[in-house]
Amino acid sequence: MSANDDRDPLFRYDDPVFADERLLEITHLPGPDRIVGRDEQMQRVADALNPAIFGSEPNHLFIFGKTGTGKSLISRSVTQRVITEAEHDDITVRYAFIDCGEQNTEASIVKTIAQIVNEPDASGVTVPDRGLGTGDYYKRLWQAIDHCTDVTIVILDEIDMLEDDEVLRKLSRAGENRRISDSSIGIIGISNKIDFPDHLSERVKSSLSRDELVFSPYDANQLVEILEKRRDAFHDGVLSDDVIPLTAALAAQEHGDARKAIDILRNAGRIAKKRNETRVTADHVRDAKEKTEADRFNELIEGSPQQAKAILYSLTLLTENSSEKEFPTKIIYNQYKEVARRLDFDVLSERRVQEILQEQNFLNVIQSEREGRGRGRGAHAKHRLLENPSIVKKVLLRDSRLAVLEDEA
Ligand SMILES: Nc1ncnc2c1ncn2[C@@H]1O[C@H](COP(=O)(O)OP(=O)(O)OP(=O)(O)O)[C@@H](O)[C@H]1O
Repeated sequence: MSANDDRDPLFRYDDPVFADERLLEITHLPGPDRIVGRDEQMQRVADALNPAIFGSEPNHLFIFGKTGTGKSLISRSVTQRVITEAEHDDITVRYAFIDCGEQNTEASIVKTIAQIVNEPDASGVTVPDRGLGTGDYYKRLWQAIDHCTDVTIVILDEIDMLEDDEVLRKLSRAGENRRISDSSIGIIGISNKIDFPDHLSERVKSSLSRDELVFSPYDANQLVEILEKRRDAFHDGVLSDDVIPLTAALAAQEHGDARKAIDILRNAGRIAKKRNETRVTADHVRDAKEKTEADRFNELIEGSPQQAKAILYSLTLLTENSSEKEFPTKIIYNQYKEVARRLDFDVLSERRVQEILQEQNFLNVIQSEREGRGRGRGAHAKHRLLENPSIVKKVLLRDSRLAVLEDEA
């Protein structure tokens, strides 16, 4: 009798495809031996953080680069190594990783850092989820930092999404202004907008001295190497020979994006598994690419109101039916009026449609440019979709209110 005979036959207990799927999770932090082609950047981050090993203040650092170029990975990996190294000398380094896309107000950022760093027994304070004003959260943060750490490293991912950059000034000046006395703070800001520092307020610009570092996209060979080092996520012999090169080539098409490469590989495995197949093939990879792009786009527009989806749908129709890629607000508005009527939606004003287009620009769903030069605002902007229209359409039609458009089409 096998060990599984007494298990409930309703469930599966073996996984014929994956040996360890967690290796392909985006939040998984791979060991240094699995990191490819980033030695120079790792050294630069290590140089900035080096003083922390001795309990001194690290240099602040801004990292720029397109999505999936390893900015978060290298920041977290080097910070982890700093923590381990500092422990040898009984120095306590802690780090808080904040996604400013999700938490963009000063109060929520300060609260989250305090909650991560704080140990109530050591600091004598608690950090409640709600009920305190920003000033009180700062006070508790300073207490937590002083009593629980020697150095706190704050990693602010998507730093360009910050509602107000005052938090940068306060964190970077905390020692100088004697908010904290026994401890120090280092900031790593991550962004895919290289012009982000130009948008900082003058107060922050002058107070936050920092190093800057740019991560370039990977080439297809580097992506192959990154994926090869995660091959053990699958059982031996499951991946056909062409799977990794094809995945890398597809992910390198726009820019060499390791996040996309890993997502496609994982989705290919999941698709094979769902179809009860024990080998992952090129066909699975092609289907996985489409699924990955649709999921990503879905993430971007998930919280958008249905009116915004109707506007995007209008831009998609225009893109599909024309050799042009960019359309002025006015043309999109005319198309939108027709779509809104078909959907039985109230028709918004042109001004409101323009505002929604601007918001979608901010979410990186579309790109808006003024006629002439520069990022676009106002009535004279032109807008274009940043994703393949067939994928956008598919995702938009997942919304039950918009699905009727498919039947009509
Ligand atoms: N050099 C590398 N070696 C191994 N894996 C990598 C490398 N660069 C990135 N990855 C993997 O690719 C995925 C995306 O990386 P990461 O999140 O660091 O990118 P990012 O530049 O911060 O992107 P985003 O701007 O979208 O947050 C992660 O799973 C990460 O482990």
